[in-house]
Amino acid sequence: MAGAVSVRGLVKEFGDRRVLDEVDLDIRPGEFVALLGRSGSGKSTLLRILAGLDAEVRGTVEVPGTVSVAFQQPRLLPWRRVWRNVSLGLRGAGKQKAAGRAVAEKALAEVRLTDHVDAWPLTLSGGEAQRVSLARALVREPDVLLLDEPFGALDALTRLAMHHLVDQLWRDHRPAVLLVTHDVDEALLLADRILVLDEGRIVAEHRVGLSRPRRRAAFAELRTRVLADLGVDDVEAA
Ligand SMILES: Nc1ncnc2c1ncn2[C@@H]1O[C@H](COP(=O)(O)OP(=O)(O)OP(=O)(O)O)[C@@H](O)[C@H]1O
Repeated sequence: MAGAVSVRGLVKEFGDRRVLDEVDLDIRPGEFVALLGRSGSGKSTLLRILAGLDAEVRGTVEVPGTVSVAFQQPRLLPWRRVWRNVSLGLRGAGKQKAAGRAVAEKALAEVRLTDHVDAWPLTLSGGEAQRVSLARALVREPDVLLLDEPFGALDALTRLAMHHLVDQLWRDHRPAVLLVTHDVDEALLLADRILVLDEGRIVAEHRVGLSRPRRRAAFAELRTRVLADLGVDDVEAA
C-alpha cells in the first residue's frame, strides 16, 4: 500500500544554514507519529513542507492524499461564527453551501461543542477555540493530519482533556497523523511511533507498542529512554 507520507533525502536550507539534512520519513495510512526535538531542530519546517507550504526544497516529498493542518494558535476568523469557521475547512465549493452547516455541526458535536455552533470565536476559551480548529481540520476528512504543537498554549488540565479527545478522534477517523510536540508524555500517550529530530536529522525512533487508552505508568521506562535521546536526565524532568 502507498504511504500516507513518503519523504526521501529531504534537504532544506535557509541561506547557507541547513535546517533539514537528508531526512527520510514514511508514515503509513492511519499511523500516528510524534515528532520530538529541541527548539530549532527543524520540526515546524518539516511540517510546513509536508503541508505544501514550502516547496523550495531538495529531495522528494510525496503526500498523495488530502492534508489538514492545525497549529498552536487556532487561527479562527473572528468575524465568522464558529460553524462557519469549521465549514471553511471544507474543500472547494462545499464550503460555500448551506449544507456546510450540517457538516460543521456534526464535526462540532465530535469535539463536544454542540452548544457553541453559533458562538463568535472571541467568546471561546483557549481549549474550546482549539477544539474548533480540530473540527475545521477534520471536516475535510483528511488522509493526513498535521498537528504543530496544537496543545502547547493550553493549561495542563485542558491539555489532558485534549489528549483524550485527539485519541478518540484518531481512532474514529484514522487519519495518518504527524504530531509535533515538546511534550514527551503527549507523544507516549498518543503515538504509534516517536521520532526524535536533532539539528535537522532524525536521530532516534521508538515504537510505542502499548494498547490504548494508555496510562502514564505503562510507559515510564520508555519515557526515560526518549528523554535521554533529547539530552534530558529523567531526574531533571520529574
Ligand atoms: N523562514 C525562515 N528563514 C530563516 N530561518 C528559518 C526560517 N524558518 C525557520 N528558520 C530556522 O530554521 C531552524 C528550524 O526552525 P523550526 O521552526 O523548524 O524549528 P522547531 O524545531 O520547530 O523549533 P520550535 O520547537 O522552537 O518550534 C531554526 O533555526 C529557525 O531559526
